[in-house]
Amino acid sequence: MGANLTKSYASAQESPPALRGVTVVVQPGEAVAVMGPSGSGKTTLLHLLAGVLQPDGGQVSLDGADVSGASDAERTRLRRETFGFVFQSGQLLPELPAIENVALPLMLGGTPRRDAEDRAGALFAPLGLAGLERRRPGELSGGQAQRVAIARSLVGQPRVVFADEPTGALDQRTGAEVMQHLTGLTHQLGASLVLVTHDAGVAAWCHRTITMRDGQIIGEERR
Ligand SMILES: Nc1ncnc2c1ncn2[C@@H]1O[C@H](COP(=O)(O)OP(=O)(O)OP(=O)(O)O)[C@@H](O)[C@H]1O
Repeated sequence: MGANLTKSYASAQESPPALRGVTVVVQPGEAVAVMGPSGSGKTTLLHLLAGVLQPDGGQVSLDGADVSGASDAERTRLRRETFGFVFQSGQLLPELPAIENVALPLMLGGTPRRDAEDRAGALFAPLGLAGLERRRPGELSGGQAQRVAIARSLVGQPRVVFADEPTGALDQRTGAEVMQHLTGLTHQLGASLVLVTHDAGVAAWCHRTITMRDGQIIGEERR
């Protein structure tokens, strides 16, 4: 989905480029982990693939369509309708019950509340969240809250889910549970997963791990 990507930040022109020619192909349904030391360019790569940032050179494409050449409005639409996002923590709205947090992206896209909540509710059981629909985020454990965030990332049936350190705030066992759900459900729904992590145990849940260093890919491992 990304070919020969380069990126420097305008505010850091004297520093080496954040990305120096990175090519990543992600298959439908495939889960890819991106690892590497701090500052190696992992988040920059994720943001380019997700259309959050524009590359200086190279191309991002999805099924042959050029994402990086699309207008701002088109990239915003892609991010809303074609991509899902999971972050480390703090992504749920504290005043809304879990089910409304999950339904929100659909409602913002114009789906009536009832349909949106029906589709949201269908994700609770597969994520081990049955019965927690009316709880607010503050009444959930960290692992439960991340599974609600996963449900929210998947409710719009995205083609690709981007996850930046999704287990970074969790202990190892809870993180493994969250990864089991994240990889299991994205695969089942036919979505690809691109995940940034520092944790080899987390990466091991993915089909493939890409290792970055100094803005380049220096290794790749398939499972
Ligand atoms: N907004 C920005 N402005 C200027 N430089 C940036 C910006 N974001 C990242 N960089 C620089 O780009 C390089 C790559 O950063 P990036 O955040 O992609 O690395 P990373 O591998 O995700 O790091 P970490 O594991 O610490 O999150 C680093 O040298 C970083 O300092």
